[in-house]
Amino acid sequence: MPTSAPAVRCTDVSVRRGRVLALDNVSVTIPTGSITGLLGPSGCGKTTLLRAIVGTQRQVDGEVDVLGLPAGSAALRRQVGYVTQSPSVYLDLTVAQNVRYFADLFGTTDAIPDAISAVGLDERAEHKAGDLSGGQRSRVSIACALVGRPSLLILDEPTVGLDPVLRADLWRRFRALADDGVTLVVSSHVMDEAAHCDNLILMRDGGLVAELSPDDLRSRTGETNLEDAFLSLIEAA
Ligand SMILES: Nc1ncnc2c1ncn2[C@@H]1O[C@H](COP(=O)(O)OP(=O)(O)OP(=O)(O)O)[C@@H](O)[C@H]1O
Repeated sequence: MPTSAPAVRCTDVSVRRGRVLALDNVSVTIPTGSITGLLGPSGCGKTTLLRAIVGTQRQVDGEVDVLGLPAGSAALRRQVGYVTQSPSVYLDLTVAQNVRYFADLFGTTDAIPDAISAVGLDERAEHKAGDLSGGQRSRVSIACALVGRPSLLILDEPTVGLDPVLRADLWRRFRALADDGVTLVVSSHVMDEAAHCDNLILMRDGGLVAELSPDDLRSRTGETNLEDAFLSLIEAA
C-alpha cells in the first residue's frame, strides 16, 4: 500500500455553477501511486471535482492541494495530465503527429513511442485521427496526456463508448501506470468500473457519500455487486 504523502487533498470544497451547488463541502484524500475511482450518477459533480483538482474550475471555495501545491499552480502544469470527457485531438493530424505536438510542448519527444504503445495504438500511429473510431480517438487523447509523463493523471470518463474488450485493455494499461508510480483519478458513472480501482470516492448531488475501497464497500453493505452496494449505501444515508 502507498505510504507517501497523498497526491491530492481536498478540504471543505464547495463550487457553485450557475444556480447549482455542484460541490457541497467535499473533503477527500487521494493516495499516491494508486487508482482512485470517482463514481456517481450523471450530474453529481464528478467533472467539477476533477476541474477543481486540475485547477481549471473557477470560484472554488475551500482548499485543494495537489502534489503539495495549491491546485492550478504553474509548477503543476508539467506534473498533472488531464483528459477531458470529449477527446480533444486534431482530426487532420496523424496519431503520432497529435502526440508529438504535446511532446514538443513538454520537451519530451523521447516519450512519444511509449505514450502511443501505452494506449495500444502502435499500428495506427500513422493514421489520421479523423479516420479513427471514437474509442480510438479517446485513446489518442490519453496518449497526448501521457507523453508529458505526468505524476498525476486525471481521466474524465475515459471508457465511455468503448466496447468491453477495449475497456478491459484500458484498465490493464491504467494498472500498469499505477504500478509505475503514477497516481490516476478516473471518473465513471458505471459502477462496475469500481472493481478496477484501489479507492473509491462515491458522490451524489454534489456531496460525498463515502470514500473507501471496493472491498470495504462490499463488506460495509453486505452486497457483492458494487452497483447494489452503492445503492444500498445511498438508501442507508
Ligand atoms: N457550465 C455550467 N453552468 C451551470 N451549471 C453547470 C455547468 N456545468 C455543470 N453544471 C451543473 O453542475 C452540476 C455538476 O456537473 P458535473 O459536470 O460536475 O457532473 P458530472 O457528475 O461530471 O456529470 P456527468 O457524469 O454527466 O458528466 C450539474 O448539476 C450540472 O448541471
